[in-house]
Amino acid sequence: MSADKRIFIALDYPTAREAEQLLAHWDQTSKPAIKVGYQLFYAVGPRWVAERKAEGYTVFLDLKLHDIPNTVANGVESLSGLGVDFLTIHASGGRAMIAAAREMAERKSQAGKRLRLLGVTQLTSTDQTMMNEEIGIPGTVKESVLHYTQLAYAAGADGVICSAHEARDVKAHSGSDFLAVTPGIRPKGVDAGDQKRIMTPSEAIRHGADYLVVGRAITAAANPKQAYEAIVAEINQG
Ligand SMILES: O=C(O)c1cc(=O)[nH]c(=O)n1[C@@H]1O[C@H](COP(=O)(O)O)[C@@H](O)[C@H]1O
Repeated sequence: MSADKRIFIALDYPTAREAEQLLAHWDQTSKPAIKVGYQLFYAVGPRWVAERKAEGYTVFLDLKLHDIPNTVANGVESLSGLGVDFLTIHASGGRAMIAAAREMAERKSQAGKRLRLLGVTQLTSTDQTMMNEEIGIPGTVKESVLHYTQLAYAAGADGVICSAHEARDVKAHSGSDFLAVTPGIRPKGVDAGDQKRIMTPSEAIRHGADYLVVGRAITAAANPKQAYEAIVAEINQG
């Protein structure tokens, strides 16, 4: 897979106009893969997302579903109609919830194409102290991520969201096609901000990440296209 196909730009913007301004840096033949999270989705709604799919973007919808199995399956039913490529659900929702999401995604597949489900494990803004003392999960972050990985894999998810620090072990504890998708990406010199488990783009790929999610390192850069291309070049060199 070419380096640019492995990067999802997190379009964390409050309006369609700002998201479209970012996308206008690319021409029609070199569209980047995009991630749409709460901020943009709640502001622009599903139609904007369906329009980007119709234009040919690879779209990762990051709505982190987490509820009883029936409710999550119903959410997947509605979202499947958008034709998006990936959707996040919380692995901590449990086996029945993940399995219900998978079953609905299969039922709603169109022309052999199914929405792929990524289980969120431990957020990249979580460190061990926070996980142990605030969330109340004992052990190391890696142990918890691998526990959720095995749960998500067995229940029918297509991959997990983890930090690059766990990507190699995630791959070793699941199937060869099971995806490790890693946010918390920080090129050298970029501020970590609220992220705790970070890695540079080339290190993340070396550690086994299939896809990188990159937000502010691109969207807050003075020249976002240049920042994106520097990440592509770093991956190609690394
Ligand atoms: O599900 C996600 O995409 C996600 C999971 C996670 O554990 N950590 C995480 O940062 N994200 C998302 O990845 C993006 C990271 O943004 P930056 O920190 O700006 O690169 C944001 O859109 C987050 O919502």
